[in-house]
Amino acid sequence: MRIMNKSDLPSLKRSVDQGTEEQRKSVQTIIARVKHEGDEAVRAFTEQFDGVTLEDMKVTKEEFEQAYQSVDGEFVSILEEAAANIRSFHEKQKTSSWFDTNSDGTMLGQKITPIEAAGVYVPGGTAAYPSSVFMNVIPAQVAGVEKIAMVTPPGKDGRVPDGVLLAAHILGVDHVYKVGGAQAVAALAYGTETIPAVDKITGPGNVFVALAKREVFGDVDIDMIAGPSEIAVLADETAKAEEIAADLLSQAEHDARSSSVLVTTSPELAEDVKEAVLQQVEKLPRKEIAGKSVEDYGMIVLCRDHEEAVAAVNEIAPEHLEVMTAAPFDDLGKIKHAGAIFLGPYSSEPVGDYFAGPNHVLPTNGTARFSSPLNVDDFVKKSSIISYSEQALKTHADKIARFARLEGLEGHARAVEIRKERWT
Ligand SMILES: NC(=O)c1ccc[n+]([C@@H]2O[C@H](COP(=O)([O-])OP(=O)(O)OC[C@H]3O[C@@H](n4cnc5c(N)ncnc54)[C@H](O)[C@@H]3O)[C@@H](O)[C@H]2O)c1
Ligand SMILES: N[C@H](CO)Cc1c[nH]c[nH+]1
Ligand SMILES: [Zn+2]
Repeated sequence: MRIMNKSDLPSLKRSVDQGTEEQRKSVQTIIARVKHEGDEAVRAFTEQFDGVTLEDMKVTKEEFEQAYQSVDGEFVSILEEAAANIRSFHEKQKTSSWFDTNSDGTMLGQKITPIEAAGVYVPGGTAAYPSSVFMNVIPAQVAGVEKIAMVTPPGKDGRVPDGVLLAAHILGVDHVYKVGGAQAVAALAYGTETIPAVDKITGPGNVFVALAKREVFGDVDIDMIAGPSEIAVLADETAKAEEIAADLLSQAEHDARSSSVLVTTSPELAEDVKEAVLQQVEKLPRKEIAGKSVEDYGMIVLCRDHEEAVAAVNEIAPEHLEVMTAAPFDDLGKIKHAGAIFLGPYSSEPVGDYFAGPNHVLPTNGTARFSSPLNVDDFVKKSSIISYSEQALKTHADKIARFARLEGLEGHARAVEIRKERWT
């Protein structure tokens, strides 16, 4: 872990992986073929990239049942409790339609309508997290989305990991397709004989998934292009070095490109955390990933005073921020940019990844400056409602027509003025 000053921060800026020219071309070809050839292309690409010949693309009832049987009842109830917490948090995010009637009889409003169909991408391999199934599906369900389809690559054995199926089963999602990569994104965007077209695609994935989401954006909506996980810890001498080190490693373990940063004014704490990270990393089963990540992206920003430390956090705009200071709630008002803020020594980041309720799909790469966690609003859209009364049009028709002529739009002016015939 490198110790550095706040002035070194700009040199750490990372950008989202844009892929190579070759990868972009390959994704464009995959999308075009799936769009025109449907299931046949999906099967061909699954054979080529996943080494699996798909018989049934859709997960069967028996496969769900098998996944359910594979785990013990206690684990099922942990998942159910986590799902209930996540649901209850997202219920609070719901907004309602509103309608206002003015004294002249005009009614203006905003009507909220859930999107009709959402598609969730669940990555394969070691990143096939059941928790991410919850975090993508629950806000959609709370928003009122009626059709939810899930895609996820098949393992070498042609199966979807039990944990992912179990999470889908707990939420009542039974449209799960064993397809991954750009072909899955294309199938969700344009529909095939088997996979239904959706209006919005959410969920993380590798570079092929990210490039495909960028390509189809516009034809459908997408959530965001998620980068590798990040954590920043703002701590003073009251914090425990071992706990900070464990939390930094919790995100370093996700990916070789994950970023873990301690921001502090205490040189003693900096040295202790550095030491603790080196000791703890040795004991992590995913040491290969964690070890690399800590060397490459684990760092400590040593600040002159608390004000500079808060400014450093705002400059980083981390996906996750832990505040482990003497008075974390006093710092909350000063934090402007962070995807999720964990306050106090008991709010370790994994509490939020799995259980507390807030969403763990969060803005990365500094995008917390302008974007928010995945939430219920991502699955609804708003229509403006305008019902002008006769009295209102009488009062304002000339102003509107004049505004239209100022823009050179005579047709607009006349559309309003023709109604004056009703009262002349
Ligand atoms: N930010 C987050 O919250 C978060 C969470 C989980 C996972 N992730 C990311 O998801 C990714 C998971 O990656 P993964 O690869 O294990 O699973 P994945 O599901 O993202 O991708 C697997 C698919 O990629 C396609 N593919 C593989 N090689 C290809 C090639 N040469 N050309 C075209 N397509 C190809 C295959 O079709 C395969 O189905 C990681 O990058 C991880 O960091 C991020
Ligand atoms: N921390 C990850 C993204 O921020 C989410 C996750 C899933 N499982 C464990 N963690
Ligand atoms: Zn995590």
